[in-house]
Amino acid sequence: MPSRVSDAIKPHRHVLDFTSLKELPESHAWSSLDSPSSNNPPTAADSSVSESVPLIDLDDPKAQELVGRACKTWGAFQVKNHGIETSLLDRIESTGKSLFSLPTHQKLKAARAADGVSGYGVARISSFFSKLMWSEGFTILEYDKEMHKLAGRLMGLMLGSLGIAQEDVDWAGPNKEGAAAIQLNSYPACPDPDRAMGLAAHTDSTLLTILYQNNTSGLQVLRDASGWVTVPPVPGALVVNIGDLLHILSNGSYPSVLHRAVVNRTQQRLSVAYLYGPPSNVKISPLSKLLDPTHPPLYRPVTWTEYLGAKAKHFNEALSSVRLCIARTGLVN
Ligand SMILES: C=C1C[C@]23C[C@@]1(O)CC[C@H]2[C@@]12CCC[C@@](C)(C(=O)O1)[C@H]2[C@@H]3C(=O)O
Ligand SMILES: O=C(O)CCC(=O)C(=O)O
Ligand SMILES: [Fe+2]
Repeated sequence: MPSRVSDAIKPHRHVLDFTSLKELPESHAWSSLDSPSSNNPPTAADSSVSESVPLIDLDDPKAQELVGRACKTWGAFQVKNHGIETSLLDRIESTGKSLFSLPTHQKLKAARAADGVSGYGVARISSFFSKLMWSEGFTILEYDKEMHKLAGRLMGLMLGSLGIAQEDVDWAGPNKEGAAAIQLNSYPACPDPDRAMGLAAHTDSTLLTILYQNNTSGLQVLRDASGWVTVPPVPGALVVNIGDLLHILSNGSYPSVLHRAVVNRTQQRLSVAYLYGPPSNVKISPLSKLLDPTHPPLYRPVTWTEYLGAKAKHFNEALSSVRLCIARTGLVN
């Protein structure tokens, strides 16, 4: 077992053997000075908010309307009666736990290549920050039938709430192939949680993300009027986040949600994100039915792959990087 911090950090990949540390290494200690202003670490004041993201019963006849309202006002909601068996979620959780509890040298055998998408490592967004995050992750490119079905159903509700039939969007109809990645996140118990950041504030590049969190809270979403709001784990429920591609598709009506994960002193937290996007060759642009002379398109067409490139370059400015400027004389890019 490593006795010093320098032994615990694998220098080439910044991967930490978290279990061996009794105090927070400087490399992982966040302060408002070394984080971008919108990414300040959690403060005690943030958790005093009483409002919570909506919990929607997908069997409710009003589900579509409730989803539409939640997309407009929160950019996130939780769903129950979603059709995913609890046993599948339990299996994902225990597989995740076993993977993360492997010795570091074994996990590193599956290390994500510098330019790769899948594999084990620190959060991809780490390069945008001078401090490291208190988490580790596995990204798996996988098509899972059950989650794919739920993602398609949620897309149908979201499009329906915008007045658009799912069948009218070529690539989004039933039985069409969306693309997806699964991200397993582990946030080990942390000796100094107030100075550490599990996963820094970001939006997902997806259409939507379906997140399973174990019974330990840590996910927070930013709500303008209330600041950071904790999304409490609800047994059996799944969290749905609006991603940047739905923001573009809805021409900004359904804004992507800024969210982050904070850590705690006593319990490991595990989350599994199902990151759902369009087929890779499809250009996403504002839906034509939502446009008219008073509502011009705000974003240029972009594929998911192109957008991930923009995200890797501009991080949280990626959306602005594909935004069209509206000049007095018309639209210019
Ligand atoms: C499909 C993807 C979305 C993602 C980048 C990735 O290629 C695989 C990992 C995803 C993830 C999960 C944690 C947060 C996030 C910002 C990151 O760094 O990796 C997202 C990426 C994203 O949505 O941009
Ligand atoms: O762990 C969490 O609650 C958030 C994970 C997340 O935002 C992601 O994987 O994109
Ligand atoms: Fe996320």
